[in-house]
Amino acid sequence: MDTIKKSLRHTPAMRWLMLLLISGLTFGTYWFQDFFGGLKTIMENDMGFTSEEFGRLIGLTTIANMFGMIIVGGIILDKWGVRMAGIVFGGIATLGASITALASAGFFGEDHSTMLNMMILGRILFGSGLEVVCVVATRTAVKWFKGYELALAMALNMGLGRLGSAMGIALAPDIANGSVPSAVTFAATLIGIALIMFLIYSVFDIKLDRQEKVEGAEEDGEDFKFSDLVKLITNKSFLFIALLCVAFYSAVFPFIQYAPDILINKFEFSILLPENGNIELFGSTSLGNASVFVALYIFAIAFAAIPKQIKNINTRRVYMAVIALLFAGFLASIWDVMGIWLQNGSKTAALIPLGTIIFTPIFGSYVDSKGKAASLMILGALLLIFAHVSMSLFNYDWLAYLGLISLGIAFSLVPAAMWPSVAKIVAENRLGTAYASMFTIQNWGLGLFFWGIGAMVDWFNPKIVAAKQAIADQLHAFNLKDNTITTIRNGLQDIGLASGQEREVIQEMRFDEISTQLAANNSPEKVDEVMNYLSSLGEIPAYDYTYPILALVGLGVISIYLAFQLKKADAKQRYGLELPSGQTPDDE
Ligand SMILES: NCCCC[C@H](N)C(=O)NCC(=O)O
Repeated sequence: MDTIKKSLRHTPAMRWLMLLLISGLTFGTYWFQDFFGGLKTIMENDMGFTSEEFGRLIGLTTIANMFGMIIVGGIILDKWGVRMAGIVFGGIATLGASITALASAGFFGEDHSTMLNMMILGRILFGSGLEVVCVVATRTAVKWFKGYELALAMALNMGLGRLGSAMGIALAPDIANGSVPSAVTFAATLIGIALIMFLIYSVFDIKLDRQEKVEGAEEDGEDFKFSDLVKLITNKSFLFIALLCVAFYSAVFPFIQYAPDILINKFEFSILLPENGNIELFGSTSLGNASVFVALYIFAIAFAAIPKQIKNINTRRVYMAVIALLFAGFLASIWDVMGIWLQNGSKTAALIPLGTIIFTPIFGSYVDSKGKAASLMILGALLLIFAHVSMSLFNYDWLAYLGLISLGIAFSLVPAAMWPSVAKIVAENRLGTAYASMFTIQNWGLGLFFWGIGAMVDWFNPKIVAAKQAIADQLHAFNLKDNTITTIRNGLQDIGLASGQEREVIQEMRFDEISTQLAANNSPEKVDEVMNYLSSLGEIPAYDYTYPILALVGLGVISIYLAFQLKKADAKQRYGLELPSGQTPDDE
């Protein structure tokens, strides 16, 4: 007993400190993965990106993982342990993020193709580290928390990842303030800070390894084996759940990346927040807006993950009542601002990953106690179809909100049912191989749809793409800082009078009205500001997203088919996916 007390991980404060140090990588990499979603419009206006180029940048992030990086990372993780794997893959992600940031600032050259290609190179490197780093964080949590609050630690770590996604999407436009490199540099710095936190963690990890050797404890880990892979893919239930993972996540992650742009173009949500939509903290609106997300994360964890730790029912009730009161007070204090946020593209889109922080642990508990995992995956696929149909075929704001809520629930439901089901289908010593192969094929789907949606937007909107580019090019040629509103007005009129595709789209511009309003708007100095202003007047036409989102409906239909097949296969193979945790069909 004395020996156990001496090990670092047996001290609660130490465990939570370690979780904080390692979760930085989850938070930072999820932020960097998703924050470009909030910048798409600025990237088009300021850097001349097309939607296809935006999609290529995001899609190619997955390429190393498509070709086995997760498997290689898993083998390295098994051989070198969490410390070395975290430093190496965290280092690769940091290097990649830094190259992307430098490229966006024109460090490697200011012409469009150099910037784009170097940003892509950076993202490929970043993507090479991304998935392995997430596995490292999970494994490290297991190392410190096994026998203690492991489920809570995992929920907090995963929740911090989702918080990173949400904050990245929501705050990137505030941080960029019309200049993409600022937001990219900020996101890259976050991963750099996370890597430093992981280096600090490594010192404690060395100490723990020394102490645990004394105790004779061993790190658990399942090596990747190709022989296991062959056995897995001949198992029908595994095959269906792996394909469901590809189809489902390909309909969710890429959608989230484009969600701000969809809300802006299709439902006329705002690109930037008006002044009264910001929350100020210590004189900074970015800090103030960020604090709302941190507070929502804390409430989500307080509602969904902490109550399970309170054994006494009365204490739990009092705890829930106090949290509910505090939450009501918090909501009341930000009510007006929330109304404005729910009309803003990136702030609203960010609520999808944020919502999962509260719903995933709740659905997880349901699956544990009641089972029905296969049926819940069918329900999740149905909600996915409803979400995408409501946002592709219809144009009502209220339906879009309902669609977003359905998507948030599906995005909580399916992971909560899917990942524990894999553990029922696959023997424990093959779980590492199972997750690595599932994430590998998942990256094929993600790469295809990240890129494909952008390509489809350009494909279905050729005139709008041409018109937007003509206006942005003209505004860039003006050098706005030294220019007068009259020059802008004349320039815009020139485009309006031009022949070609763009003329058909922008010939209706109300030039005099625009110039008067721009002048009243303190003569904006940035192309992005003028473009946003023209968009808000309805002068710049919006992309039609109907077909790109309909492609995601197709993925929903495939998901529902696979979920039914999974349920059928499970009934034959008797893994007990419909039963509560710990029960098998033989117990009945
Ligand atoms: N945006 C981070 C990429 C990690 C994704 C990972 N392959 C995954 O699917 N995790 C499960 C989840 O529900 O996020």
